[in-house]
Amino acid sequence: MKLIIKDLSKTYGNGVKAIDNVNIEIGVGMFGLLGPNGAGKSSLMRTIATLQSPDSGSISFGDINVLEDKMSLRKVLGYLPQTFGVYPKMSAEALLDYFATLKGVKTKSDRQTLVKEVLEITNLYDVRKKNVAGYSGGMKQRFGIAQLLLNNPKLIIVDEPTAGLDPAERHRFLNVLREVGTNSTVIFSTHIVEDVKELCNEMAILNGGRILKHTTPMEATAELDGKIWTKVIERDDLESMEASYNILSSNYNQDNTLNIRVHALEKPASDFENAKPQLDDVYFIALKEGESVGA
Ligand SMILES: Nc1ncnc2c1ncn2[C@@H]1O[C@H](COP(=O)(O)OP(=O)(O)OP(=O)(O)O)[C@@H](O)[C@H]1O
Repeated sequence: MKLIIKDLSKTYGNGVKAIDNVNIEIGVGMFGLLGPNGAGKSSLMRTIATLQSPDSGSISFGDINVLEDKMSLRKVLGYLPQTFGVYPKMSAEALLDYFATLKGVKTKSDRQTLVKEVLEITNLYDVRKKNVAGYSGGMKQRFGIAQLLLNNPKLIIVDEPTAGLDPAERHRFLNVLREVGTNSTVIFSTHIVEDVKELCNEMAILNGGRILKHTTPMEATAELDGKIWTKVIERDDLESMEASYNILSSNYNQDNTLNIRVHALEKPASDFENAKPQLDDVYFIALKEGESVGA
């Protein structure tokens, strides 16, 4: 089932245009929505999840007209918001059983099968007897996924799930999403380029409420082949280099020099070396180009 968004816009009462004429089509698989804080990711996701209305535009998912038939979309939707509520002192197993009852799974044995299945997918089976309130951040996020899987959603929206997770928990979480994303449409927002690189077969870069680029990680890095250059400079030279070159990023070396990455169609000067393009380069170029168009 395809999600199709057409001419979608939203301006909040305070005048902030959080969604600015977004047009995009998203198919089955893992879709990464990448953008800095305030880019409009949550606004777009809440709108797709029917939690807020846009000013204009349309959204369809398969044959569901999302904005006109919210209930039909909600039946096939699993949504994990950026901040989740406080959980009662109940074990994961008991809480999932309770949610399954609310979702209309009537017999105890059906619930047991379902709850076991979602606990296994999210790697929480071994800790199913522990109180969710005492779970770590990563475990709570995985519990959020377990909960949304109860009604076998076709469209899963996960808003910045890895923010604040330590590397091991982040890794576990991404593995869970990877598994979930094989037969449904999963839209996942993040400001961490690495998340998208590890997980997504398709991605969009969003800023200022606009889609700056819609691509695949492989295609986007291949496009930059032969166009990314590096050089080691003294840190005091950064400002003057910035005036001459399109610097995408600069990283400190241990000796206090900087490694700069420059975007240029041809070798900028004889002391630059060609570098293998990375997804970070794609991201920084899109943001820079977006700024100059938006200015
Ligand atoms: N309810 C609201 N009322 C007014 N302005 C809002 C509201 N929600 C978000 N905004 C503003 O809209 C813009 C987009 O915010 P949004 O939360 O959608 O971005 P985001 O990419 O999810 O950022 P973050 O990662 O910080 O959550 C920001 O400038 C934000 O301050």
